[in-house]
Amino acid sequence: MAAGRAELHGLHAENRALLGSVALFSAVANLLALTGPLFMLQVYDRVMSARSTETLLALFVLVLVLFAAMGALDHARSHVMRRIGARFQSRAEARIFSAALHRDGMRPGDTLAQTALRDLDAVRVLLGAPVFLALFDLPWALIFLGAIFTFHSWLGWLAVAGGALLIAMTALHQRLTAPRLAAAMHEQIAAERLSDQLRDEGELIGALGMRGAAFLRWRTARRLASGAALSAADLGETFSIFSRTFRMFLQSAMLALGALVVLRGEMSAGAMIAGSILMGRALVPVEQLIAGWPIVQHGRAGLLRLSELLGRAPPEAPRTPLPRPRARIEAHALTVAPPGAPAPTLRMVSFTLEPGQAMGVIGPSGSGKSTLARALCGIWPPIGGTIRLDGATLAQYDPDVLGRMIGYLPQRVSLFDGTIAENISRLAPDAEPDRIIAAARRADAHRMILALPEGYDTRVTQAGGRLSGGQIQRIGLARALYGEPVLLILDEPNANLDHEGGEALNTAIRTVKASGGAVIVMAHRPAAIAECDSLLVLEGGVCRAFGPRDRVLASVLCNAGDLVSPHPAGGPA
Ligand SMILES: Nc1ncnc2c1ncn2[C@@H]1O[C@H](COP(=O)(O)OP(=O)(O)OP(=O)(O)O)[C@@H](O)[C@H]1O
Repeated sequence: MAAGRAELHGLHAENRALLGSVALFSAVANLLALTGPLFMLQVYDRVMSARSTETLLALFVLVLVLFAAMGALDHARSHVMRRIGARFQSRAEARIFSAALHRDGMRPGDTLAQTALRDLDAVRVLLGAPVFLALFDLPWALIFLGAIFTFHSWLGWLAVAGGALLIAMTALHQRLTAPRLAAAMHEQIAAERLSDQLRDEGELIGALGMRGAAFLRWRTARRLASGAALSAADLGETFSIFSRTFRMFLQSAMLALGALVVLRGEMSAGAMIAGSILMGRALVPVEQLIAGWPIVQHGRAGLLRLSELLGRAPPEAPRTPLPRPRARIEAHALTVAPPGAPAPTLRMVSFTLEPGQAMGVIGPSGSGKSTLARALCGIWPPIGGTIRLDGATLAQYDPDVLGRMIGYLPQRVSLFDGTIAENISRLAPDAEPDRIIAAARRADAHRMILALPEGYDTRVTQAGGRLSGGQIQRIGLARALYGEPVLLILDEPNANLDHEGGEALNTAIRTVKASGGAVIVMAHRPAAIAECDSLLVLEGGVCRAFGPRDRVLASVLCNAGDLVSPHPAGGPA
C-alpha cells in the first residue's frame, strides 16, 4: 500500500508547479473577496457621512474591477484544477490498466482490479471539483475570522463557535457516511457484475427456464445496491441541509449581535454588516466541504484502492530485449498455483521440448493441464522451479514481446468485440492484411471466413456473435498462429472441431513443427496428440510419466493403439 501511494505521489509530482499556481490564485481571489465587506464599510462610514457622490462612484468603479479580477481568478483556478485531474488520469491510466490485468491484482473475490478505472475517474473528478478548491480556501477562513476579531471580539467568538460546530458536523458526517458509501459501492459492483452476466447468458437463461429466478436475483442485487446508496445519500442530504440553514441562521445571529454592539456604541454600522459578510465568506469553504463530501469520500476511497492495487502489482522493471528465441522449452521442477489459491495445482513437473517437436499433455479433469498451459504462456508465473525458453526464463522477456512469440489457444475461446480480422491480429492497430490471411489459411479458417457475408470484416462479440462453436475455435486457432509464434500452446484445441477442423489442426501443428517451432497440446481426445512426438501424463498436478509418445502410451494406457490413430475428432477419449 505504501509503495502504491508513493507511486501515485510520483505520478502526481509533475503537477506540483500547477498546484502552486492554484494556491497563488486562491490567495489573491480570497484577498479580493474582502472587496465586498470593505466596500460596505466605506459606503456606510465614509460615503454616507461625507454625502459624496464622487467618492461613491470612484469606489463603485474600483469594486467593479476588483470583482471582475476575482471572477477571472476563480475561473482560472477551476480551469487549472480540471486540467490537473485530466493530466493525472492520463499519466496514471496505462500503469493502472496494466496493474488491473496483473495476476496479483486479480485475486478471486476482491474487486480492486474491477473498480480500478472507475477509481481513477473518481480521483480525477475530485481533483477538478469545487470541493477540492475549498481546501485552498480553508486557510483563508482563519484570516477572515481574524478580521472579524478586529471589529469586535464578541463577533469573532461567535464566528469561531459557528465554524467549530460546522467542522464538528463535517467530521461526524464523514464517520457516519463512510461505511454506508463503502457498502453502496460494494453492492453496486455486485449488481453490475450480475447484470452483465445475466445479459451475456440470456439464451441459456431462457433455455433453462431461469428467467423468473434470474429476475429475482437481479432485483435483490439492485435493491441492495440502491438501498445502500439511498441511505448514504439521505444522511449526506441531512447534513448538507443542516449546514446550509445553520450558516444562514449564523449570519442573522451575527447581525443581531453586531446590532447589539452598535447600540452599545462599540462599533460602527458598516463594521456590523461587513462582519456578517466576512463570516459568510469564511464559512463558504466549510459548507462546500460538507456539500461535496461524497465526492471527497469517493475520491479518497478510490485513491486508497488504487494505492493497494499498485502496491500489489509493482511496475515491470525494464528488460534488455532478447533476440527471437529458438523453440527450446525446458521446465524444471515447475510448481504453479492459481492466483489466490492456497496450494499449488501443479507440482515439480519437468520436461524438455526441442525445436520442431510437439508434446502432448494428457490427464484426467483437474489434473493440471490448463494450469501448465497458463504457466507456459507466462500468465501464472511459477511459485517454484523454472520454465526456460531458449535458455532464458519467461520473466526475462518483456511480457508483450513474449506474448507475440507464443500462440495460445485457451480451452474456452473468447473473442473481443470487433471484426474477425481485428481478432486474428490480436487487436494490433497496424496489422498487415497479408499476415492476417496467412494465419487464417494456416488454421484452415480462410474459406470459412470468406463464406460469411462480410468476410474478414464480420463483427463478432465476446461470446462469438453469429459464429458457431467450431468457427470460434478456428478463429481462435488463427489468432494463436498470427505472427508465426515460436511456441504454440493449444488447450483442448479440438473440443469443438469436426473431422475437417481436426485435420486442419494437425496440418497447422505439422507446419509449425516444420518451421522449427514447438507445439504443446493439452488434450482429452486422441486425435489431438496424433502429431505429438512426446507425451506428458499429469495426475493430481504431478507428472506421472514423460517420454516418447508411443512408449509412454504403452506404459500408461492399455488402449494405446486406439489413442494414437488420428480417427474422427469426435471419437471417444
Ligand atoms: N483460477 C483458479 N483458481 C483456483 N483453482 C483453480 C483455478 N483454475 C484451476 N484451478 C484448480 O486447479 C486444478 C487443476 O485445474 P486445471 O484447469 O489445470 O485442470 P485440467 O487438467 O485442465 O482440467 P480439464 O481437463 O477439466 O480442463 C483443479 O483442481 C482446479 O480446481
